Amino acid sequence: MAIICSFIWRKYLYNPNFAQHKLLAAVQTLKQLVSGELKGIVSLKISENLEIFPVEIFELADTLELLDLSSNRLVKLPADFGRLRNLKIFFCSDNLFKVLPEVLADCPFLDIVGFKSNMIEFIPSKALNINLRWLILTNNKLLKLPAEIGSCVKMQKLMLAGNRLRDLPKELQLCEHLSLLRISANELQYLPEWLLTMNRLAWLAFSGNDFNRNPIIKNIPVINLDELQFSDKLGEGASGIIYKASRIVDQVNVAVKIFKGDVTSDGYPEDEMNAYIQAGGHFGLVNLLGQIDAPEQGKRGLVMALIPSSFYNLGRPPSLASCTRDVFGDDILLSSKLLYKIALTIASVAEQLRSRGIIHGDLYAHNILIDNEGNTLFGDFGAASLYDLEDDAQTLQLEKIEVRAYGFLLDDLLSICQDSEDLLFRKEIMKLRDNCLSLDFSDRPSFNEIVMQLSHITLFPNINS
Ligand SMILES: Nc1ncnc2c1ncn2[C@@H]1O[C@H](COP(=O)(O)OP(=O)(O)OP(=O)(O)O)[C@@H](O)[C@H]1O
Repeated sequence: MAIICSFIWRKYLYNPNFAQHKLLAAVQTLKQLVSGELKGIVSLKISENLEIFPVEIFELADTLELLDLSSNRLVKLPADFGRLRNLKIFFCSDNLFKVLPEVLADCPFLDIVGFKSNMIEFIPSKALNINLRWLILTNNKLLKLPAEIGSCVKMQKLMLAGNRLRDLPKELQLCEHLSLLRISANELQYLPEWLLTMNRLAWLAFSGNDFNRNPIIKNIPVINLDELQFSDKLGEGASGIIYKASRIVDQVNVAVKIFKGDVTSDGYPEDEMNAYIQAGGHFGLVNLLGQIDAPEQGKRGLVMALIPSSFYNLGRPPSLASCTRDVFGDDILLSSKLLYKIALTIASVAEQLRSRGIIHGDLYAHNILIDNEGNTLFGDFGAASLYDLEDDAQTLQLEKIEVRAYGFLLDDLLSICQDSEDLLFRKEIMKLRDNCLSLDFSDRPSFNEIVMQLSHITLFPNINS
């Protein structure tokens, strides 16, 4: 059993084609742990309302690399936690911690730590393991981020949405590999200028702070719940549940997203609604038909066109190994023509968002749906933030940050496009990718320039055919 688990875990950790949720699906029991039957295991997940850290876990120290103690009632870790010397990943979400444990720094290989939805008010500077590359502290009560965050120079992904931060320490700039930052749903007074000059940042969410709290935008039709006939559940995201429904007046089938109301790892649902409404119509966006505003029933939502079943996700969310980069199954292969259509559509949507003062914040292949013709829909406004277009300097920097995310998308598209024809086209796209990813902001084109450059590529005969 232990050998099988060990094999499965390694397969998931090191094969970027496997998303993390598959890895985390296996749950073991305290009984199994205490009986010794888990000896040699690499990954352990126990969720049984534990109030005390089970000391038997130390017997797994020779092999244990992933420990998930989420959804328990823990308030502290043992002082000798560092005995888990092979631990790389520790999840402890939905517990009762008030302080981020200092002992996290004692595990020499620990680089992914998640304490989502605890009650953490304080991070002792010693708790920040300098190896961290992915830290999740979403939905806590943090008032302050210690200056020592700057020692975490390997940090790539920092999730701080849903706290009470009023400012950010300027030492965060020292985390020069920071690529993805979530600071939505806090109490920030302003967006620091230095943050927007961090040249590896590509995915940034900052909606719902004191400096940019926005009421719900109401310039689309309000549709009452009794105007719709609900049928199947179509899916569920972090922020809401999507149902299929039929408009009673004309029997047109639509999709309705009913928001759950809680803060997500990307921010508040109302900011997602606002960004989607503000985005307006575009052939690369799912058409928004109206909003549900039924506070007396505790329901807020959006009514959208129903996405045809011929569409599928272009990519899958990052794995534990890939951290900030999407992963792709072996089943997805693009022709140059499809690559071109996707790249142009997304650049065109991103340009429209920019012109309306929106940074999407999550420009990823896993948020893009395509069909076999290359028709492309860009979705998920969960991490989107609105900004003030009158602030020219900020507008420019925010666009350049999103352009870097677009550069990674081009890189992904190239990796799944093995067309050996159209080498000239491929070279052009590679050049565009490199400019979008440049660490020198001034090399990065604007989305408008990207659209123009791509439009010129249509001169190549094979692409237009
Ligand atoms: N307009 C639509 N038509 C048909 N199905 C939809 C529509 N919108 C969403 N869905 C379905 O609902 C699922 C959840 O969508 P949603 O946009 O809430 O979340 P997500 O972007 O997939 O996830 P998350 O927000 O957690 O990143 C989708 O994966 C899709 O299957």
